[in-house]
Amino acid sequence: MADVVLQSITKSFSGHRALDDVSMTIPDGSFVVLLGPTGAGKTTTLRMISGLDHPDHGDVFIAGRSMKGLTPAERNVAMVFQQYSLYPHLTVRENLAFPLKSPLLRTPPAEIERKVRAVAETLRIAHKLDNKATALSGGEMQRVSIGRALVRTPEIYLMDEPLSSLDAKLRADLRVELKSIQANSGATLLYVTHDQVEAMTMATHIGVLHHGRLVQFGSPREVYERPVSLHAAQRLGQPRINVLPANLFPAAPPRAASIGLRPEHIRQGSGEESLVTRVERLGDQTRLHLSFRGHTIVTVTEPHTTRRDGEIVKIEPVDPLYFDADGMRLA
Ligand SMILES: Nc1ncnc2c1ncn2[C@@H]1O[C@H](COP(=O)(O)OP(=O)(O)OP(=O)(O)O)[C@@H](O)[C@H]1O
Repeated sequence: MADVVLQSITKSFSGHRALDDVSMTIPDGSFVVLLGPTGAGKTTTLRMISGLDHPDHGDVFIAGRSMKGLTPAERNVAMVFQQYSLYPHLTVRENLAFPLKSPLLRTPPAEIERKVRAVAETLRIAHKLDNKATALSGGEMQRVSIGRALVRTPEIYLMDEPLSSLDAKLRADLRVELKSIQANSGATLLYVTHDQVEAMTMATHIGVLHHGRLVQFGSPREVYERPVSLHAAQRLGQPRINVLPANLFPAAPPRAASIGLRPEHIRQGSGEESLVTRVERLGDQTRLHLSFRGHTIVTVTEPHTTRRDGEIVKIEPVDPLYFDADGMRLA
C-alpha cells in the first residue's frame, strides 16, 4: 500500500465550494476517518482520490505519483459505498470474484478462489458463497460489498459510511472486524462516517472537515482532548460537549467567549449550585441533565446514582476548554 497525498484540492459545484484548499497526507497503513456534518465535503474528498471526480485545482498523489488524468481503474483504489452495489443475478462467490477478473489484473483462477474464500471467511459469509446476492439479508449484502473491496490489494480502500445502513449489533461486529482486518493487513483506509464511536474506535487519525476545509487532522485523542475549535470539539464525545458563556463561571481567561465542558470537566459536589432536571439511564451510562443559571448542562454520573429530579447538585469546572468569539480554542 502507499501514502496518499492531497495537495491543495479545490472543487466547486455551480459556484459552491465543496472543497476549499484541502491538503492532507494519509500515511501508509493508517486508518483515517473523515468527520463532518452533512455537506462538509467528505464524499467529494473520496471521489477526488478515486478518480470518480476531478479537482478544479490541486492534485492527488498515490505512492508519490500524480493521479492527474488517470481513470478510477488506473488508480488502483477500492471503494465501498453506503448502499450495496452487488450484481443481483450473480452468486456471492461470483460477486466477490468479479473485481479480480478485471483484464488488468490477470489473476489465475486458483488464486481467485483462494482469495474469495479467505475474504468470505473473514467476513463470515463463507456458508453463503453459492447463494444469489438477492437471497441475502441487508447485513450479509453489505458484508459482500465490503468483501468485494477486500479481495483486492489496492493502494487505498475508500469507504463511504459502509456500516450506516446496518443494525446496531451488526455495525458493532463489523466495526471490530474491519479494524482488525486493517490492523493485520497493514492496509491504508480512508473512511467517512457520521458515527463518532466508529471514529474513536477505528481511526489512527481523524480529519475534521467544515464547509469544505480541513480544520483539524490528528489522533482521535488529540482531536477529543485538544480540539482546535468549537466545531471540532462538537464532533466527538457523548454526551456532546456543553458550550456556555465563559463568564458563567469564575476564572475565565481574557478573550474567552465560551467555556466547553465535557463530563470529565465537571466536578460534582463542590462549586456552584445547579438543579437536576432529569436523570437519564441509558444502561451503559447514566446522564444528569442540569439547569444552571438558565442554561442546560448534560453530564454523566455513576450508573446506580440515587439522584432525582429537583435535587440540587454543586458543580465546578475542572480544566475546561475555552474558546474565543470566533470559536477557536484558546491554548
Ligand atoms: N455532483 C454534485 N453536484 C452539485 N453539488 C454537489 C455535487 N456533489 C457534491 N455537491 C455539493 O458539495 C458539497 C459537499 O458535498 P459532499 O457530498 O462531499 O458532502 P458530505 O460531507 O459527504 O455530506 P454527507 O454527509 O451528507 O454525505 C455539498 O454542498 C453538496 O451539495
